[in-house]
Amino acid sequence: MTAVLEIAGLQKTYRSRKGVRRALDGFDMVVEAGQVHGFLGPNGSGKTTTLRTLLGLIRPNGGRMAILGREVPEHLSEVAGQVGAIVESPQFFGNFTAQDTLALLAEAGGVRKERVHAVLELVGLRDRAKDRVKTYSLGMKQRLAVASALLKEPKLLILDEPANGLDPGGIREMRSLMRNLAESGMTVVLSSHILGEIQLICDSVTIISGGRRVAAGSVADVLASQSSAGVKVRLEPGVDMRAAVELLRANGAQVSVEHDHFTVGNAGNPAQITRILAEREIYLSELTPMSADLESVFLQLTGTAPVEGQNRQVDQSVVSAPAGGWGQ
Ligand SMILES: Nc1ncnc2c1ncn2[C@@H]1O[C@H](COP(=O)(O)OP(=O)(O)OP(=O)(O)O)[C@@H](O)[C@H]1O
Repeated sequence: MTAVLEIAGLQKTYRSRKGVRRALDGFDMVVEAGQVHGFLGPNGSGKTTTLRTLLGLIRPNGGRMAILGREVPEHLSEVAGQVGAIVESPQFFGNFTAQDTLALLAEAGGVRKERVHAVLELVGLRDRAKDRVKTYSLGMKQRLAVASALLKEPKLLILDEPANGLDPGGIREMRSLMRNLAESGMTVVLSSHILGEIQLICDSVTIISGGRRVAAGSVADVLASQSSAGVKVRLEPGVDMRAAVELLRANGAQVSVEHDHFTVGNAGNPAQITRILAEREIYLSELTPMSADLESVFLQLTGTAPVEGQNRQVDQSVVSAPAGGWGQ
């Protein structure tokens, strides 16, 4: 596979009157050709800063970036024509139709006219192309924004939160649009907070926290590397769950209490749970491995942002809980 996007050791520090803020702290990211790649991270973790830096809108303090094999920002002008991006909500004239809007953008960008019809078809707006934009739903406006980014037939499409504010129908439409684009050979990078969506749409992901990469790889690998670490525990009826939870926590277990059971997030060796509880004559009625979804992996990985200068940046894949790392 070929990398369409490569970022290594990216650094960005914002300086303002309020002080100095390190937004990116040696961030790495690789996106292979033809993938739909999810870029995930909590609020303020550095996603927008990364995308804006990549597009030459912000100057980094260090590190290197390459798009389609060309170093940027030095050679951005050589590849800019092959990159479509929406990193800020685009504003459209409400009284223009989608067709007028795209025709204007095509003319300004030196794109041939026929492309307008092609992109309207691609984003599913052909039937509404002659209606004014002010009559569009948010989802349709988002698709018009994507259409504008597609005018120049980019090889790489970068979208910051494309599903933000959309209703379930709009999200579904955006999902099928992303998949269609990937099937046509385009590489798509999208940031999102909607992790269920990312899990459905994306082939691979990068998770950022505190300006550093904390996980990367195919969605399946990222999930698999976490799935063995968590277990669901149910106690015999009538047994005091609180006492069991306190006991396990005192031994270093990460316990979340649910209504009638609890989960242990870092159960690398589940036998420890049974041993610790049995020593106090507390017995289980259920011990089930939990299959991780992207949301639980994300919480596990980003719950505590890496402390600057202390945590080593995790390189490939995901940190998995060390087997038998607690309670011994
Ligand atoms: N212009 C700026 N001046 C100072 N600090 C900034 C500036 N832009 C961003 N930051 C800070 O840099 C950090 C990273 O912000 P960034 O917007 O890149 O995060 P994000 O992951 O995109 O967050 P969100 O999901 O909330 O958009 C945050 O702590 C933010 O407050």
